[in-house]
Amino acid sequence: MEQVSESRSFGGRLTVHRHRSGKTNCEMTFAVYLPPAAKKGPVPCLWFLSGLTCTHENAMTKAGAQAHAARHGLALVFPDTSPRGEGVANDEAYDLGQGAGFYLDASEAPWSQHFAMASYLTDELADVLTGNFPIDSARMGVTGHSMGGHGALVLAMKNPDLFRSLSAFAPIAHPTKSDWGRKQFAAYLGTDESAWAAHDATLLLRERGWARDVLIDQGLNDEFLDLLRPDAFAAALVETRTAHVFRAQEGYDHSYNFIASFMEDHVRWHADRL
Ligand SMILES: N[C@@H](CCC(=O)N[C@@H](CSC=O)C(=O)NCC(=O)O)C(=O)O
Repeated sequence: MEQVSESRSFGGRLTVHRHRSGKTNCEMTFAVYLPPAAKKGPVPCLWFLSGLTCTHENAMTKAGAQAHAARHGLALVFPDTSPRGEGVANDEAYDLGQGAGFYLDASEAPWSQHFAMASYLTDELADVLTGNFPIDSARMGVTGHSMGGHGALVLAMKNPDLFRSLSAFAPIAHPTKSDWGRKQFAAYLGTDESAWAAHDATLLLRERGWARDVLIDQGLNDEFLDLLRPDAFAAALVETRTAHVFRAQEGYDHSYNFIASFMEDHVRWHADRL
């Protein structure tokens, strides 16, 4: 693993790393923030999964999580949103291909050669983190924004032993009924829609459930509300009697200004549970 950069931040360390992934068959980049408490021993860790068009860098520079993580003694990890590189399949549209991995393992060509973000994160990056950083493997939580909120909800429900706390910012919550989902699932998973349900947070909650609680923030002035379908996920939370805090935030849009405004609450949510 190669260290690309290192910066001091709120008394801790923000580093960027590149490594060869056996799951995505290419070089992957991620960032890690270690709080001052990590100097004394392993700390819990919050993963932040970013949205469409993002790299590891967007949340690292715009979400404002490091100050809160330093205070709560929480490490942060910012993975990339897809495999990347010249030999990696791509599309001209911003919402398919590089920067739009949708946190799943593609089964269809040409995507299946590299697009394996679900197993990259849960089977490979999780081990890279605990093997190379003072991070406690038994105390990890996950959050994310938009496509990354979809990733957080789906990956936590499928891996409750890995991710022990859960929240999301404006997640793509019902992708099988949205143009942020149907197009990508058809490309990555094929046109047989029966394979899609396992990647839809609303359907997965009804099918598999989430035994802990979940925090969701959603801006009411979000320009993508029709694509996100928070209404469907909120209904499923009530139907399945899942413990939750669902906050509809008046006036907030889909941007990192929204995320940064509520990041402190999300970091505290995870710190209290880890
Ligand atoms: N039309 C925009 C869409 C891209 C966009 O808004 N991306 C969001 C995530 S949307 C859901 O996953 C984002 O986080 N952008 C990066 C940022 O730093 O704000 C476009 O063409 O870019």
